[in-house]
Amino acid sequence: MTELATTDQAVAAEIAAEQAHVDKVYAELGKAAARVELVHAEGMARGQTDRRGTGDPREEEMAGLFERDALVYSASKRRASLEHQHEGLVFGRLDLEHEVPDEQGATREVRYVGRLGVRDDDYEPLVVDWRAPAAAPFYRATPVDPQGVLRRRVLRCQGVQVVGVEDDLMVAEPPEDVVVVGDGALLAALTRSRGARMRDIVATIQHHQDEAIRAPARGVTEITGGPGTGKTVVALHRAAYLLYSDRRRFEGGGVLVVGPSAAYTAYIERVLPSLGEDSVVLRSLGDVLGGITATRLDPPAVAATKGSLRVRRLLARLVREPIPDAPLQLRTFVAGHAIRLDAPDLDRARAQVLRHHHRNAGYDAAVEALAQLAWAQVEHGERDDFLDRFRDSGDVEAFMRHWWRPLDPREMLLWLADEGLVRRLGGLDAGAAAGLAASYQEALRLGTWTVADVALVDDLAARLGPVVDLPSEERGFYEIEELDDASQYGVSALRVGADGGTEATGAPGRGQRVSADPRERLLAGRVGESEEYAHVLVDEAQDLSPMQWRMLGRRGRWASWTVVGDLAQASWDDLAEARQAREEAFGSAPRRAFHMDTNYRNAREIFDLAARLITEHVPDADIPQAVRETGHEPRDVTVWAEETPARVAEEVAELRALVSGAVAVIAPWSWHERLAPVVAGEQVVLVDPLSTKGLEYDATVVVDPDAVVREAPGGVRALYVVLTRAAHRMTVLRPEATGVPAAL
Ligand SMILES: Nc1ncnc2c1ncn2[C@@H]1O[C@H](COP(=O)(O)OP(=O)(O)OP(=O)(O)O)[C@@H](O)[C@H]1O
Repeated sequence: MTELATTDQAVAAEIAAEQAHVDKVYAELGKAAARVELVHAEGMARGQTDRRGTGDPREEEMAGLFERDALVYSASKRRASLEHQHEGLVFGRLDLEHEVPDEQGATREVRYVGRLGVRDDDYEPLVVDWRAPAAAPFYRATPVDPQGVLRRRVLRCQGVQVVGVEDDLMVAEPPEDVVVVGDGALLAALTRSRGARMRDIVATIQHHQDEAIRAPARGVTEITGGPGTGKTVVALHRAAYLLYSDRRRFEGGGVLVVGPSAAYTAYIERVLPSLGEDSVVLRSLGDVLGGITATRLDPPAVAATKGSLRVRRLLARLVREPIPDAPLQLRTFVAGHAIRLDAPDLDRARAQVLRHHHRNAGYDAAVEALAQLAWAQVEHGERDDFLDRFRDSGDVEAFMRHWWRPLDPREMLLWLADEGLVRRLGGLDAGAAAGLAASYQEALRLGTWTVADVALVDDLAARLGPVVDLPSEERGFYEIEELDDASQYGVSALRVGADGGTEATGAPGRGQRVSADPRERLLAGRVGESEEYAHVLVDEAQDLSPMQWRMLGRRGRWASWTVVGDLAQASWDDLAEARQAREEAFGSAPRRAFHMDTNYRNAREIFDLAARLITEHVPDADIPQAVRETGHEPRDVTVWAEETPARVAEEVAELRALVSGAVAVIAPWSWHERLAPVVAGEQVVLVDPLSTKGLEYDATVVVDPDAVVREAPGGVRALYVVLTRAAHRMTVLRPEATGVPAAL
């Protein structure tokens, strides 16, 4: 018999032994699903018994059984989704040697580790949840510090089938019955194709990653490291760990995960469900605030204006502005006296109210301020009687409905389409003011918001207070009369909504229909209130603008934080200002930092090219060690500009033949129209540089690196991001007309 055959046989025997255990686990889950119905019914009956207070001696026993089966039942429900992803429920095994024998006198123990914990009828663990303390040695044991582990084994499963095992030995001289097979699980995991979605790494979490995952919840946990070092995946496992370790606090209080783009949230969305957690809220920066969803990006200069704290001063002044189409004068008769309040009076009243009230909460105070000003004109007769009559006046109420109507923060932001107003508000230089106004003219043309707008809407929402409809019973004869005559105040677009409430100018009803009118689309639905969370996890944190930090700060006032980033990949330029806003968001909470220094994504050959580029421009960049070599250098080719689309098609075809999994063509926007027709097919995507943040592919074709540097925010750092997306193969195409960047 050949040595190989012997090895094959040995592997087959090991797989068969593991299969027997895995079968037992699934059988237990199957039994539980049937049994739980029964136990549930008994549990209900027990609840009734409890209420009668009979003190049935079997109750405690029943409770234990019920809780166990309820757990196993929820596990069995998750089984379907786990199988669907072809990821095994059981993925690890530890063979331990204890110094102290157990009750039966045994020193050896076999412990299985899985995505969730399962026990048998005797309450003996068949599988330990990967987050339980008993599973920690699976991630922490090393040959230097084996923690009682003889052998760590990773089981590779497809659904219920064990298809392979990979062992790591922790002791130099294992007992004879401890067979060792495979080349190590990590390398096997890194070599396989990536696909379009991120997978969990629960079977191969490394020691230093485990430390970050299991770090205490309190305060701020920062995870830094270069590209591909597992920051994102570690942070997601940490979220799963926190939910496990203190479910009441984190499931009840909520965990918010924020990433840069919708593509990013789609990319990571499977990781937590595959770990059995589906209560986490995933949001991109463009949809943190309910009622507004943005994917469009501003040109870099405008994004810089909108993201900077300078814009706060402008917004603070904006909320004090009169409504552009509001009446400029109140003329009426109260108690037989002619009252006339002109623009300066109205301005004074508004300023006075806003000193003490959010604008949307200031209606009553505003009536009061006007009443006082009106009384100052009269000063004759019974004061209290006059004030009462003023408050009850139909004319005043009709006036108020235009002059102090509830304001939607999105509507207010659109006022900035008026460049004159932006300049008057001050705080920006002429170029920035023009850029800001132009961006809202563009929004009104397209009917879509930009990602940077969301933080501004959130800021205005906090300043304005929630939009509260005026109570419908207050709408009466006078309002209808005044609505007929609204033109006297220059009010053109006020109207009564389908639900009877008076709506903001141009806003559609609550039906959320998609309107053909861009302005209506911008104002569709309602802006949600800021929700608070118990834990906020921020990925690609280096890219957040100060205004975005403030937006997240409002959601994490009482939260603990996990913050993930790499400064060398930043596209936000004013890092000092961002750091200040970030510190304000965290407050005085204690900090703890973890640094990741191994690149698990890129083949060394690919990462070397990217590292050369970034160290030339950012000498102190955080450069990790790539662990894997493929022997294939990235291709770096100069092509004629007009031939580029055809060359892209060829390169894609070649890469698809070489790798299985996802291929991306990463090109600046200026190329997309020309490339779209040639980039087609399953598992091939055309993406712009910014949208690749946080993502990875099996292979990439990078088009026109010079244009990436020129056009993308962050310049050379954006190119560094682009060059570190490929796991296995990469081709760089440089259209001739653009020249060659010296750094590559
Ligand atoms: N212990 C591990 N076992 C298997 N795969 C791993 C491990 N750690 C990281 N990886 C893989 O390495 C790749 C990169 O991880 P991830 O995207 O989390 O890195 P990152 O540091 O967030 O990268 P970037 O900053 O470039 O966005 C992913 O495919 C991830 O699954």
